[in-house]
Amino acid sequence: MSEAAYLPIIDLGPARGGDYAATGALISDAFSTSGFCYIRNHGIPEELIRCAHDEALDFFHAPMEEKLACKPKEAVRGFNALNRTTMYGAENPDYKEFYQIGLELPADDPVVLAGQPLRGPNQWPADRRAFREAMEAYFEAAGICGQHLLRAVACSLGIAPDFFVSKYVRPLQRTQAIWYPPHPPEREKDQFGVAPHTDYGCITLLWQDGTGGLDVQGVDGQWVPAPPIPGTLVINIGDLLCRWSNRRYNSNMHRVTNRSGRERLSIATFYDPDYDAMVDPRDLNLPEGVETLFPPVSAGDYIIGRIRDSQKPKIA
Ligand SMILES: O=C(O)CCC(=O)C(=O)O
Ligand SMILES: [Fe+2]
Repeated sequence: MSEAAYLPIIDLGPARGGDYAATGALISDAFSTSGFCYIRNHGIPEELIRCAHDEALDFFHAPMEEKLACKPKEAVRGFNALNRTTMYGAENPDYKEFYQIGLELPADDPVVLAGQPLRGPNQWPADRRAFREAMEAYFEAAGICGQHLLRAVACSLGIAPDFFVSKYVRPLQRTQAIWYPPHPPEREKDQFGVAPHTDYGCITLLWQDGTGGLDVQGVDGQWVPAPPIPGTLVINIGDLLCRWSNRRYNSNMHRVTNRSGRERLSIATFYDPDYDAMVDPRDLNLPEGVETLFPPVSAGDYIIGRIRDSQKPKIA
Protein backbone atom coordinates (compact mmCIF):
# COMPACT_ATOMS: atom_id res chain seq x y z
CA MET A 1 0.00 0.00 0.00
CA SER A 2 1.36 3.38 -0.99
CA GLU A 3 1.82 5.92 1.77
CA ALA A 4 1.12 8.72 -0.67
CA ALA A 5 -2.38 7.69 -1.73
CA TYR A 6 -4.21 5.28 0.49
CA LEU A 7 -6.73 3.43 -1.71
CA PRO A 8 -8.00 0.46 0.32
CA ILE A 9 -10.53 -2.05 -1.00
CA ILE A 10 -13.42 -2.13 1.48
CA ASP A 11 -16.07 -4.82 1.65
CA LEU A 12 -19.53 -3.20 1.67
CA GLY A 13 -21.13 -6.57 2.48
CA PRO A 14 -21.37 -6.02 6.26
CA ALA A 15 -22.94 -2.57 5.78
CA ARG A 16 -25.47 -3.97 3.30
CA GLY A 17 -26.32 -6.49 6.02
CA GLY A 18 -26.87 -3.68 8.56
CA ASP A 19 -23.43 -3.56 10.23
CA TYR A 20 -22.55 0.04 9.47
CA ALA A 21 -20.10 0.57 12.30
CA ALA A 22 -17.46 -1.87 10.98
CA THR A 23 -17.60 -0.43 7.46
CA GLY A 24 -17.67 3.08 8.92
CA ALA A 25 -14.38 2.54 10.74
CA LEU A 26 -12.71 1.41 7.50
CA ILE A 27 -14.03 4.19 5.33
CA SER A 28 -13.18 6.77 7.96
CA ASP A 29 -9.48 5.90 7.54
CA ALA A 30 -9.73 6.28 3.78
CA PHE A 31 -11.89 9.41 3.68
CA SER A 32 -9.80 11.25 6.24
CA THR A 33 -6.63 10.62 4.20
CA SER A 34 -6.90 10.17 0.41
CA GLY A 35 -10.67 10.70 0.32
CA PHE A 36 -10.84 7.64 -1.94
CA CYS A 37 -11.42 3.93 -1.59
CA TYR A 38 -12.64 0.98 -3.61
CA ILE A 39 -15.66 -1.02 -2.51
CA ARG A 40 -16.55 -4.60 -3.35
CA ASN A 41 -19.85 -6.34 -2.65
CA HIS A 42 -21.39 -3.03 -3.65
CA GLY A 43 -24.72 -4.63 -4.59
CA ILE A 44 -24.99 -3.40 -8.20
CA PRO A 45 -25.43 -6.63 -10.17
CA GLU A 46 -22.65 -7.28 -12.72
CA GLU A 47 -25.25 -8.08 -15.37
CA LEU A 48 -26.82 -4.66 -14.88
CA ILE A 49 -23.43 -2.97 -15.20
CA ARG A 50 -22.70 -4.93 -18.39
CA CYS A 51 -26.05 -3.90 -19.87
CA ALA A 52 -25.60 -0.23 -19.01
CA HIS A 53 -22.05 -0.35 -20.40
CA ASP A 54 -23.08 -2.02 -23.69
CA GLU A 55 -26.10 0.19 -24.25
CA ALA A 56 -24.20 3.38 -23.44
CA LEU A 57 -21.34 2.42 -25.77
CA ASP A 58 -23.82 1.72 -28.53
CA PHE A 59 -25.36 5.15 -28.01
CA PHE A 60 -21.99 6.93 -28.10
CA HIS A 61 -21.21 5.12 -31.37
CA ALA A 62 -24.44 6.44 -32.94
CA PRO A 63 -24.34 9.25 -35.53
CA MET A 64 -23.82 12.68 -33.98
CA GLU A 65 -27.16 13.80 -35.31
CA GLU A 66 -28.96 11.19 -33.20
CA LYS A 67 -26.92 12.08 -30.12
CA LEU A 68 -27.46 15.82 -30.52
CA ALA A 69 -31.21 15.27 -30.63
CA CYS A 70 -30.83 14.66 -26.84
CA LYS A 71 -28.67 17.67 -26.05
CA PRO A 72 -29.42 19.22 -22.66
CA LYS A 73 -32.19 21.69 -22.19
CA GLU A 74 -32.47 23.51 -18.86
CA ALA A 75 -31.87 20.57 -16.51
CA VAL A 76 -28.37 19.58 -17.82
CA ARG A 77 -29.76 16.17 -18.73
CA GLY A 78 -29.14 14.16 -21.85
CA PHE A 79 -26.20 14.09 -24.23
CA ASN A 80 -23.25 16.42 -23.72
CA ALA A 81 -20.84 16.66 -26.64
CA LEU A 82 -17.04 16.93 -26.51
CA ASN A 83 -15.62 20.11 -25.02
CA ARG A 84 -18.72 21.09 -23.06
CA THR A 85 -17.06 21.31 -19.66
CA THR A 86 -13.84 22.99 -18.63
CA MET A 87 -12.63 22.26 -15.13
CA TYR A 88 -11.67 25.19 -12.97
CA GLY A 89 -8.16 26.33 -13.88
CA ALA A 90 -7.80 23.90 -16.82
CA GLU A 91 -6.27 24.95 -20.15
CA ASN A 92 -8.61 22.91 -22.33
CA PRO A 93 -12.13 21.56 -22.13
CA ASP A 94 -12.47 17.93 -21.09
CA TYR A 95 -12.15 15.43 -23.92
CA LYS A 96 -15.23 13.37 -23.18
CA GLU A 97 -18.84 12.93 -24.17
CA PHE A 98 -21.37 12.11 -21.48
CA TYR A 99 -25.01 11.27 -21.01
CA GLN A 100 -26.57 12.46 -17.77
CA ILE A 101 -29.74 11.41 -16.02
CA GLY A 102 -31.25 12.43 -12.71
CA LEU A 103 -34.27 11.78 -10.55
CA GLU A 104 -37.30 11.52 -12.81
CA LEU A 105 -39.85 14.21 -11.94
CA PRO A 106 -42.82 14.99 -14.17
CA ALA A 107 -42.89 18.33 -15.98
CA ASP A 108 -45.79 19.50 -13.76
CA ASP A 109 -44.06 18.73 -10.46
CA PRO A 110 -44.06 21.92 -8.33
CA VAL A 111 -40.26 22.11 -8.12
CA VAL A 112 -39.94 21.69 -11.89
CA LEU A 113 -42.62 24.35 -12.46
CA ALA A 114 -40.81 26.62 -10.00
CA GLY A 115 -37.66 26.26 -12.12
CA GLN A 116 -35.51 24.57 -9.47
CA PRO A 117 -32.18 23.93 -11.21
CA LEU A 118 -31.22 20.32 -12.05
CA ARG A 119 -34.83 19.18 -11.92
CA GLY A 120 -37.01 17.86 -14.68
CA PRO A 121 -37.85 14.82 -16.71
CA ASN A 122 -34.92 12.89 -18.19
CA GLN A 123 -34.32 13.02 -21.91
CA TRP A 124 -34.19 9.77 -23.83
CA PRO A 125 -33.25 8.98 -27.39
CA ALA A 126 -36.09 7.72 -29.55
CA ASP A 127 -36.01 3.98 -30.26
CA ARG A 128 -33.49 3.07 -27.56
CA ARG A 129 -35.66 1.45 -24.98
CA ALA A 130 -32.93 -0.91 -23.77
CA PHE A 131 -30.57 2.06 -23.14
CA ARG A 132 -33.23 3.78 -21.08
CA GLU A 133 -34.06 0.65 -19.07
CA ALA A 134 -30.40 -0.11 -18.37
CA MET A 135 -29.60 3.45 -17.30
CA GLU A 136 -32.69 3.68 -15.09
CA ALA A 137 -31.91 0.35 -13.43
CA TYR A 138 -28.29 1.36 -12.87
CA PHE A 139 -29.40 4.73 -11.43
CA GLU A 140 -31.65 3.01 -8.92
CA ALA A 141 -29.07 0.40 -7.86
CA ALA A 142 -26.39 3.07 -7.48
CA GLY A 143 -28.74 5.09 -5.24
CA ILE A 144 -29.26 2.09 -2.96
CA CYS A 145 -25.51 1.59 -2.72
CA GLY A 146 -25.13 5.31 -1.97
CA GLN A 147 -27.59 5.03 0.93
CA HIS A 148 -25.57 2.17 2.47
CA LEU A 149 -22.38 4.17 2.10
CA LEU A 150 -23.93 7.23 3.74
CA ARG A 151 -25.11 5.17 6.69
CA ALA A 152 -21.55 3.99 7.17
CA VAL A 153 -20.33 7.60 6.82
CA ALA A 154 -22.85 8.72 9.46
CA CYS A 155 -21.66 5.99 11.86
CA SER A 156 -18.06 6.93 11.24
CA LEU A 157 -18.80 10.54 12.26
CA GLY A 158 -20.64 9.48 15.40
CA ILE A 159 -24.16 10.42 14.29
CA ALA A 160 -27.28 8.29 13.83
CA PRO A 161 -26.91 5.94 10.83
CA ASP A 162 -30.07 7.33 9.22
CA PHE A 163 -29.02 10.99 9.55
CA PHE A 164 -28.75 11.40 5.78
CA VAL A 165 -32.07 9.70 4.96
CA SER A 166 -34.13 12.85 5.53
CA LYS A 167 -31.58 14.83 3.49
CA TYR A 168 -32.03 12.50 0.50
CA VAL A 169 -35.81 12.42 -0.01
CA ARG A 170 -35.53 13.67 -3.62
CA PRO A 171 -31.79 13.55 -4.07
CA LEU A 172 -29.84 15.48 -6.69
CA GLN A 173 -28.35 12.17 -7.81
CA ARG A 174 -26.71 12.53 -11.21
CA THR A 175 -25.60 9.44 -13.06
CA GLN A 176 -23.41 9.91 -16.12
CA ALA A 177 -22.22 7.43 -18.69
CA ILE A 178 -18.93 9.01 -19.79
CA TRP A 179 -17.19 8.15 -23.04
CA TYR A 180 -13.55 9.08 -23.59
CA PRO A 181 -12.24 8.77 -27.13
CA PRO A 182 -8.45 8.34 -27.27
CA HIS A 183 -6.75 11.72 -26.95
CA PRO A 184 -5.61 13.24 -30.22
CA PRO A 185 -1.83 12.59 -30.50
CA GLU A 186 -1.04 16.26 -31.24
CA ARG A 187 -2.44 17.22 -27.82
CA GLU A 188 -0.11 15.07 -25.72
CA LYS A 189 0.59 17.33 -22.78
CA ASP A 190 -2.33 19.56 -22.02
CA GLN A 191 -5.28 17.33 -22.90
CA PHE A 192 -7.27 15.57 -20.22
CA GLY A 193 -10.36 13.39 -20.40
CA VAL A 194 -11.24 15.12 -17.14
CA ALA A 195 -8.77 17.77 -15.97
CA PRO A 196 -7.61 17.72 -12.32
CA HIS A 197 -10.56 18.56 -10.08
CA THR A 198 -12.40 17.74 -6.91
CA ASP A 199 -16.02 16.59 -7.12
CA TYR A 200 -18.66 19.10 -6.08
CA GLY A 201 -21.13 17.09 -4.05
CA CYS A 202 -21.11 14.57 -1.22
CA ILE A 203 -20.11 11.17 -2.50
CA THR A 204 -19.22 9.75 -5.92
CA LEU A 205 -19.60 6.11 -7.01
CA LEU A 206 -17.56 5.29 -10.09
CA TRP A 207 -17.55 2.20 -12.25
CA GLN A 208 -14.75 2.14 -14.83
CA ASP A 209 -14.09 -0.27 -17.68
CA GLY A 210 -10.76 -2.08 -17.98
CA THR A 211 -8.91 0.71 -19.79
CA GLY A 212 -7.45 2.66 -16.85
CA GLY A 213 -6.55 6.34 -16.87
CA LEU A 214 -7.93 7.59 -13.53
CA ASP A 215 -5.28 9.12 -11.25
CA VAL A 216 -5.64 10.37 -7.69
CA GLN A 217 -3.35 12.95 -6.12
CA GLY A 218 -1.32 11.68 -3.19
CA VAL A 219 -0.50 13.76 -0.11
CA ASP A 220 2.92 14.44 -1.63
CA GLY A 221 1.30 15.97 -4.75
CA GLN A 222 2.26 13.04 -7.00
CA TRP A 223 -0.38 11.40 -9.18
CA VAL A 224 -1.12 7.79 -8.28
CA PRO A 225 -3.12 5.52 -10.61
CA ALA A 226 -6.48 4.20 -9.39
CA PRO A 227 -6.61 1.27 -11.83
CA PRO A 228 -9.75 -0.70 -12.62
CA ILE A 229 -10.25 -3.61 -10.22
CA PRO A 230 -12.91 -6.07 -11.41
CA GLY A 231 -15.95 -6.29 -9.15
CA THR A 232 -15.32 -2.96 -7.45
CA LEU A 233 -16.42 0.67 -7.60
CA VAL A 234 -14.19 3.63 -6.80
CA ILE A 235 -15.76 5.83 -4.11
CA ASN A 236 -14.68 9.35 -3.31
CA ILE A 237 -15.74 12.32 -1.24
CA GLY A 238 -16.77 15.61 -2.89
CA ASP A 239 -16.41 19.17 -1.62
CA LEU A 240 -19.87 19.30 -0.06
CA LEU A 241 -19.17 16.41 2.32
CA CYS A 242 -15.74 17.90 3.01
CA ARG A 243 -17.58 21.07 4.12
CA TRP A 244 -20.26 19.16 6.02
CA SER A 245 -17.60 17.19 7.92
CA ASN A 246 -15.69 20.40 8.65
CA ARG A 247 -12.72 18.97 6.72
CA ARG A 248 -12.55 15.76 8.72
CA TYR A 249 -13.05 14.10 5.33
CA ASN A 250 -11.05 15.13 2.27
CA SER A 251 -12.27 15.79 -1.22
CA ASN A 252 -9.20 14.94 -3.20
CA MET A 253 -7.96 15.95 -6.65
CA HIS A 254 -8.26 13.40 -9.42
CA ARG A 255 -8.06 13.37 -13.21
CA VAL A 256 -8.55 11.15 -16.23
CA THR A 257 -6.23 10.84 -19.22
CA ASN A 258 -6.89 8.38 -21.98
CA ARG A 259 -3.64 7.66 -23.78
CA SER A 260 -4.56 4.00 -24.28
CA GLY A 261 -5.28 4.48 -27.97
CA ARG A 262 -8.71 2.94 -27.28
CA GLU A 263 -12.03 4.32 -26.15
CA ARG A 264 -12.82 4.28 -22.42
CA LEU A 265 -16.22 4.16 -20.75
CA SER A 266 -17.03 4.92 -17.12
CA ILE A 267 -20.29 5.39 -15.23
CA ALA A 268 -20.12 8.03 -12.51
CA THR A 269 -22.87 8.62 -9.97
CA PHE A 270 -22.78 11.83 -7.98
CA TYR A 271 -24.97 10.88 -5.07
CA ASP A 272 -26.00 14.24 -3.67
CA PRO A 273 -28.70 15.48 -1.28
CA ASP A 274 -32.01 17.26 -1.76
CA TYR A 275 -31.82 20.76 -3.20
CA ASP A 276 -32.87 22.36 0.07
CA ALA A 277 -30.84 20.15 2.41
CA MET A 278 -28.79 22.48 4.58
CA VAL A 279 -25.14 21.52 4.78
CA ASP A 280 -24.04 22.73 8.19
CA PRO A 281 -20.93 21.30 9.88
CA ARG A 282 -22.58 21.77 13.28
CA ASP A 283 -25.01 18.95 12.46
CA LEU A 284 -22.27 16.33 12.03
CA ASN A 285 -21.14 15.88 15.61
CA LEU A 286 -18.49 18.54 15.52
CA PRO A 287 -16.23 18.02 18.55
CA GLU A 288 -16.76 20.59 21.27
CA GLY A 289 -14.65 23.71 20.91
CA VAL A 290 -13.88 23.09 17.24
CA GLU A 291 -14.65 26.12 15.10
CA THR A 292 -16.79 25.67 11.99
CA LEU A 293 -14.76 26.28 8.87
CA PHE A 294 -17.77 26.80 6.58
CA PRO A 295 -21.09 28.64 6.87
CA PRO A 296 -24.25 26.62 6.18
CA VAL A 297 -25.16 26.34 2.51
CA SER A 298 -28.03 24.67 0.67
CA ALA A 299 -26.82 21.59 -1.19
CA GLY A 300 -28.52 22.61 -4.44
CA ASP A 301 -27.26 26.21 -4.47
CA TYR A 302 -23.73 24.97 -3.91
CA ILE A 303 -23.81 22.25 -6.58
CA ILE A 304 -25.49 24.30 -9.29
CA GLY A 305 -23.00 27.11 -8.66
CA ARG A 306 -20.11 24.70 -9.22
CA ILE A 307 -21.69 23.21 -12.35
CA ARG A 308 -22.27 26.63 -13.84
CA ASP A 309 -18.65 27.59 -13.17
CA SER A 310 -17.46 24.46 -14.99
CA GLN A 311 -19.56 25.33 -18.01
CA LYS A 312 -18.49 28.93 -18.33
CA PRO A 313 -16.42 29.73 -21.35
CA LYS A 314 -12.85 30.31 -20.21
CA ILE A 315 -12.10 34.04 -19.93
CA ALA A 316 -8.82 34.74 -21.73
O1 LIG B 1 -14.37 8.73 -15.54
C1 LIG B 1 -13.70 8.69 -14.51
O2 LIG B 1 -12.93 7.75 -14.27
C2 LIG B 1 -13.78 9.80 -13.49
C3 LIG B 1 -14.68 10.94 -13.87
C4 LIG B 1 -14.69 12.05 -12.88
O3 LIG B 1 -13.82 12.19 -12.05
C5 LIG B 1 -15.80 13.02 -12.89
O4 LIG B 1 -16.58 13.03 -13.87
O5 LIG B 1 -15.92 13.80 -11.93
FE1 LIG C 1 -14.49 13.53 -10.48
